Amino acid sequence: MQLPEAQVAVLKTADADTDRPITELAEEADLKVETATGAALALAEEGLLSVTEREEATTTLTEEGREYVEQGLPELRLYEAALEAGADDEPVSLGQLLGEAGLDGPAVDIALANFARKGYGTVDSGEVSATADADPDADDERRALDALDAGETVEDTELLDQLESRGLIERQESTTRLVSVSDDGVTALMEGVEVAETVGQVSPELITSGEWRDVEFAEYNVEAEAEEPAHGREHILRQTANRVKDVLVGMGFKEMDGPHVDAQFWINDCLFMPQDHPARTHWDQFDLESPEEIQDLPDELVERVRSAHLEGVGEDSEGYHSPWEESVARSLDLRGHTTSLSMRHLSGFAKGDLEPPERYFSVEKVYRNDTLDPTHLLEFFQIEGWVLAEDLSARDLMGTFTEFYEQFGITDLDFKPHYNPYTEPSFELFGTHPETGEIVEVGNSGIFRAEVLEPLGVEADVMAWGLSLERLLMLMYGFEDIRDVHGTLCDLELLRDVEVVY
Ligand SMILES: N[C@@H](Cc1ccccc1)C(=O)O
Repeated sequence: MQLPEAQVAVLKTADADTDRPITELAEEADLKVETATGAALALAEEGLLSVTEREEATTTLTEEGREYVEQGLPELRLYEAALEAGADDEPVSLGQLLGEAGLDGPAVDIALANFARKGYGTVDSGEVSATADADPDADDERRALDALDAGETVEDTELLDQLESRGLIERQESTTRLVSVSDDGVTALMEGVEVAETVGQVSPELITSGEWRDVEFAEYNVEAEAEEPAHGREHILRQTANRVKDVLVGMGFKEMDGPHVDAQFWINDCLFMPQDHPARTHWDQFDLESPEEIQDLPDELVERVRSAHLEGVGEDSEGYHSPWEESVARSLDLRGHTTSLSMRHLSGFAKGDLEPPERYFSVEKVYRNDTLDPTHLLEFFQIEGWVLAEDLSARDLMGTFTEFYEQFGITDLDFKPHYNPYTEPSFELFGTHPETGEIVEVGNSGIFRAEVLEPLGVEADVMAWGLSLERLLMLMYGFEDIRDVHGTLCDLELLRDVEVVY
C-alpha cells in the first residue's frame, strides 16, 4: 500500500495494543503535531488507525504555590511558631509570632485568613491562641500541594477549587487524542506500506519544467484540524463605531469632523459655560502649553458669545456677569467633548450657514482628566449628534434615542432630568447592564438654550446629545470593565474571540 510520507510515519510509530497520544507519536516521528494529527485523522478515515479523544485536566503550581511547597504555607508557619511560643497554653502577641515565623507583607494577611479558617487557632486583639491538637502534617492543602509538586494527581475537586481560589494552582482543560493501529492497519503493515511519491505543494519549478503533468499530488484533507493563526481583525470598538455611523446615516444624519485640539471658545464658550465653571479647570481638561492660542476665530461670533456671557440674550436672560477673557477663549485644550464640532457646524463656521431641517453626528475621541476606574478612562469615544428643526421637544429627543438604541438591541432606556449650562431641558440617559443588572449612564442630552443658539445665529430649535460608545459596547456585550476593550491593558484573547452581535 502506498501512503503519503507523514501517514506512513504515524502508522509505523503507533502501537497496535496501546493507545498513545498523538503528541508523543509526533515527537517520535519528528513531525509537527498538526501534521501528525492530520495524518492520523486521514489514516482513521481509511480504517487503519483508531483515534479516541480524552478530556484531560492538568494542574500546575503557580509561583506562589511552589514557594509554599518550599517554605511552608503561611498559616502553618504561623501555627508552628505559635506552638513553639506556647500559644496553645496562653495567648502570644501576633507581632512576635510573625517575626518568629518570618512572615511579612501580603503573607501576613494570608496567614491570618487561613489560620482561623482551618481551625489552627484564633486571633483576638493582636493575641494569638493556638489549638493544641491540630495536625499540620495532615493539612489537606499542604498535602495536595506536595502531591502536585511530585507530579501526582489530586482528585478532590473541592480541595482543588480551594487551592485555585488561593491562587496556588492553575487548572487547564485539554483534549488529548489517543491513537492505536487497527486490525486493518496491522494487516497493511504486514503486507508492507511505502511512501507514495506525492507532491504536497506546487512550485514554480514544477510548472516551468512541465513536470507537474506527471507527478501525483497529495490530497487535501480539508477536515484536518490545523492551528488557528491569530490574524489581525477589526477592533470591536471600531466595528461598533462603524455600525453606529451606519445606523445614524440610515436615520438621515450627516457626519461632521473637526480638530481634537481646539479653542476653548468652541469647546466651552459657545456652550455658555462660564469661564469660572468647575469643569473648565485643569481637573477635567487637558490644556496645551503651546501653541498658546488659536488665530482663526470669527470675530463677530466672539463678540456675540462674549455678550451672551456678560449680559445674556433677549429680555429674559441675564448672563453670568462674571469675568470673560478673550485670551481664555482662544487658549487650546484637548476637547473634553465633541460638542465643539457641533458648535463649529451650527455657527456656519465649518460648512456655511445651515437651513433647518439638518441632522449631524460624529463618533470621535474625547479626552478628560478623569480618575481611572472600570467605567472611566482618560479618553473615550463620544457619539455626538444634533437635529436642527422647528418646534422640537423632549419627546423628539426620547423618540430619537429609542429608535437609535433599538438597532443595538437596547430597549429599556431610562431618562433622568439633568443640568447642563447649555441645554434646557437636559436629560441623562441610562441603560441596564446585561450581566450585572446595574443601571449604567450611557449619555447626556438636551435642547440648546437661547444663550447658545442666538449668538450662533440659529433661529430654529436644536436638540443634541453626547453618548458614550464604550458604554454602548458594555450594554451590547456585557463587558464590565472598559479596560477590557480600550487601552493598553485590554484583553487580546477576548478581542480576538468575541462574537459580533446583531
Ligand atoms: N457635551 C455633553 C453631551 C451633550 C451634548 C449636547 C447636548 C447636551 C449634552 C457631554 O459631554 O456630556
